[in-house]
Amino acid sequence: MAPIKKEDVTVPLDVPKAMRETYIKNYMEITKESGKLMLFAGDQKVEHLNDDFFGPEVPEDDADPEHLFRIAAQSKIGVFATQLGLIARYGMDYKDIPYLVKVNSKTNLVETEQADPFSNLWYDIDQVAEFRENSGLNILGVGYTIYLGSEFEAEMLVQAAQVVYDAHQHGMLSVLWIYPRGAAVKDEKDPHLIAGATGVGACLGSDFVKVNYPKKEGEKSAEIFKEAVKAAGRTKVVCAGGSSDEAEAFLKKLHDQIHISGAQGNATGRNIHQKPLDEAVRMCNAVYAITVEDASVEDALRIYSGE
Ligand SMILES: O=P(O)(O)OC[C@H]1O[C@](O)(COP(=O)(O)O)[C@@H](O)[C@@H]1O
Repeated sequence: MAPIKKEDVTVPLDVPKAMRETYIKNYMEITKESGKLMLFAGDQKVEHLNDDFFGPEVPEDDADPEHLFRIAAQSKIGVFATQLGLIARYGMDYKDIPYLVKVNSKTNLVETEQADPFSNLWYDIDQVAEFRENSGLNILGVGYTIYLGSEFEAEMLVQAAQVVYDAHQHGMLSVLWIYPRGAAVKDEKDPHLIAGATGVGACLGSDFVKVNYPKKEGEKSAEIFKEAVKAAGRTKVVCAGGSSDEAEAFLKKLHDQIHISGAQGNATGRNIHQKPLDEAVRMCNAVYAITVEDASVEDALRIYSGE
């Protein structure tokens, strides 16, 4: 895959003139000059509490939050996404990781106890920029989750709009996680609804929008996902990884998302970190190879098996 050039980066017009170069530099860096995003998702310690990190199916390495930083430091990634507090606690030992600060989060208890989720803002973007300055860490962007269809949708849309706008004021990139969810949502994985979600991401001006892979009885997900990629227009679509799957099936799905549906990257968490360190690093590199290096599923499997 030919690397993209600085001139290929479309800078949105809410980026101030003085910040255009920073935005372009961050864009080139986060996509490793491929235009595609390999996002290693490590925000689940809040999103799923300790469910993803401890249990009979989860290797011991994953019980320690530092596992996420070890993987991010030793693997090829575009960016590692997690909460600011965790980055502040470990960043001094992991200065070379490219970071994305997830500025809102909520636990999965919220969904069990109430049908309509609300994920409130933890930090405003000026604080993230201040943290970038004070820590000297390589913070390339910010992330925010919206639950479309929730009775709190209006609040989250306002916060997301501010997050994207303010990130651009500082030359940082934005990734919106957009999940239709709540009492009003009958089928979270409905392809037409997912396409609605990516269109909302476009209207919020986000650089990337991360959605769940659609599912419909009798249809091929890779085909029905095309509607969402089209609806997003200039906002690039990436797909959530989902719960841990068998390696070949997972890598094949990712390859299809990129090469059939037209997705521009991935956002993968559990399929990477729910493995002992060495295997997690190999999986991360395999995911990177498909996303950024245009590798085939076979090549990626060879990377994963350490050949
Ligand atoms: O690859 P994974 O583990 O699904 O992670 C991708 C993303 O999905 C989440 O797990 C949230 O998804 P859900 O709310 O659907 O559980 C995020 O925490 C994470 O960033």
